[in-house]
Order: sequence, then C-alpha cells, then structure tokens
Amino acid sequence: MSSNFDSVPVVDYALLSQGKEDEFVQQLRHAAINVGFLYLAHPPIDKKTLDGLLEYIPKLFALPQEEKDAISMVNSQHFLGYSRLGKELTKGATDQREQFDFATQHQCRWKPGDPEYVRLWGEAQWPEESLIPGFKDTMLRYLSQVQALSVTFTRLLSVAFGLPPTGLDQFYDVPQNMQHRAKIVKYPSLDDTSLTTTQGVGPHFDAGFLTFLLQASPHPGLQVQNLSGQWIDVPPIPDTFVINIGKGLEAATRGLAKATSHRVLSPPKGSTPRYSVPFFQNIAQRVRVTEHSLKFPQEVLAIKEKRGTEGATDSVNFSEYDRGEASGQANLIGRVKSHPDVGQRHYPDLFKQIFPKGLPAQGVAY
Ligand SMILES: O=C(O)CCC(=O)C(=O)O
Ligand SMILES: [Fe+2]
Repeated sequence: MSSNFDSVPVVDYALLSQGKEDEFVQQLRHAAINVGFLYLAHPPIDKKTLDGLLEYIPKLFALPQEEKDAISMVNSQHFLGYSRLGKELTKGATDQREQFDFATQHQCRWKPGDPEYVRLWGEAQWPEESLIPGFKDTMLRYLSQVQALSVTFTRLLSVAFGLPPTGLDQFYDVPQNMQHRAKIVKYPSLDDTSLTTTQGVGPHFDAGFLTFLLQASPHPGLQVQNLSGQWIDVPPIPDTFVINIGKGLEAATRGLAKATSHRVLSPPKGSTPRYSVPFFQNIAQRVRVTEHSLKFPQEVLAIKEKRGTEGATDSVNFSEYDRGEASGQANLIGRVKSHPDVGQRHYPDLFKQIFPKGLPAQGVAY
C-alpha cells in the first residue's frame, strides 16, 4: 500500500473517553507521519464559547475601517493586531485576506540584555470594548481552551511517536511563560473588485509546532498537497478542528512528523466570505530544536522510511530551524519577512539584514 493520501483522515477525540486510546493513537500516528494533517472530531471546546466566537467574527470585520486601523499591527512590537487585505505575499502573489492577529494573555518579559526575540511575545491589541462588547472575553476563553487542548494533544502525539507522554515536554516552558498566537481571517469572495488573484493564501508550511484550525464558515477552499503533488480538498466538517504539523515539529522529529504544504482558494463569485481561526502553538523561544534528539522506536521509523522523503515542494522554503536558530529567532525572522513594515519599525537591524534594499511593497509570507 502506498503512503500517499487522497483525503485528510478524521480522528475522533471521543475514542479517548470510550477507553479506545490505542485506536486513537494508531490513527494519530498514521496522520502525523504520512499526511501531516488531520481532522480532530469532537474537540473538547465548550459549545457556548465556540458559538459565541462564530457570531462575533463577521461583526469584527464589520467594524469601521478607522477602528480596525487603530489597532494596526504596525503599532505592535509583538506583531499582534490588524492587517488590511493584500498586505502579504506568498510565492510572488498577493494573499487576498484580511486578518487580526491575537494571542493568549502574556506580559512581555524582555529586559535589557535578553535576545531580541523575547520582545516578540506580549500583549495583544483588542478593538474598543464598547464597539464589540464581550468579544475580547470570548476570544480569550476560546484561546485558553485551545491552549489546554494543545497540551493534551502534544502528549498524545508523543505516545503516537512511540515516546512517553512527556517526550515532547522538553520543547515547552511552563504554561505561564508561554504565549500562543491565533489569527481571525476573512477571505472575501471574487466579487470583491479589489481582489487581484484567486489566492486566499498561497502554498506554504506553518512555522511552529502544531496548528489548530477552526474553519469558521461552511466554505471549501482549504487544500493540502499530497506526496505526488496533487491538491486535496479539506472541506469544513462540523464539530472538528483541522490540526497540522509545522516546520518546527518536523525539524524537532528529524522529519518523522511531516509538515505539509497547504493553501486557500478565494470563495467564488456570489459566495459570502470564508472565515477561519488558526491557532499557532509555540514552543519555548530559547529552544534550538536541532539540539534535541528524540529516540523513536524502529517500528515508528519504519513508517517514515516507507513514506520516503519525496513529496511536494510547491511551497516557500523554510530553513531557519535546520540552521540551528533558537525557535524565537526563527519566528522573528518569519514575522519580519511576512510583515516588513512592522519589522522596520520595531526591529530595524534585523530588518536591514533581511531587506537590504529597503521596504518591499508587501510582506512575503511563509
Ligand atoms: O484559513 C485557513 O483555512 C488556513 C490558513 C493558514 O493556512 C494559515 O494562516 O497558516
Ligand atoms: Fe497555514
């Protein structure tokens, strides 16, 4: 049987409460090693919080433009805040999406003498409470539930890789010292006359360890690239998250876990906008993933060998981890590349190294 895939597997979180952890772990192993993507059915997020968030999303984008611009990302050394449509570029083409970057609550811990990347984590910018009452509270509740899930999930993944449940703990700091980022994204349909391409977001890998994606409207558009380079649809399924592996986890597992290229196509003419909420789980900023070596059992490595190392590369490259950078530095470089105006204002030296010719017209997203 070939390891190639033509759909993204569904793994049911309910198996765990039915005493079927082994079955769950087997399915997770296949998804993480051969596909790099899975749907997690029945995730442990409370319905009230989720429904509340879904209701707020269109209202968030409907805020007056000047109120959105008031929390523009360029104000923030943490790269948190609002980005207008068309601010990012992937594989040479503009991404047709508008987004807010938020994050779990965190006080910036940078002090003189610390590496610059410590400044990357800190307080988010929130819209004026009176304009969208209760939104901040709902979003923070959502984020803390996804954060809790991400911890549990990492332990299950560790078992799926044949390690003890705590096998991946070395990559994290204690939860109160960590920050995770989540975006709320709007993909306008092709009716929007300001769109220049059908690229919601171009082919890319996620940078971190794990991404927990909520498809927040019933629109198709998300696609992943399989081992032979075909684009496979990942349509929304009610009561699921899409979880995928980022370049950081791929590097930490020396390619056992697979980061898979993915993209989003804009909704067609006549459609309403597509919304999504990706949550990007971070690892400790000071960790250099290449300095950690995990010992996987032979039967787990055999799955990777069978998969092979070929696979689609129709994506932007991402090599900071392999070059031995601290994860915080890898992330900071990524952020400066995708939001150069923010980088120029808050990290001018790094900006000059990355863009010696000055500010490009748009960011270059991974
Ligand atoms: O909007 C989506 O469904 C995916 C977004 C994504 O891949 C990303 O922002 O990294
Ligand atoms: Fe992504």
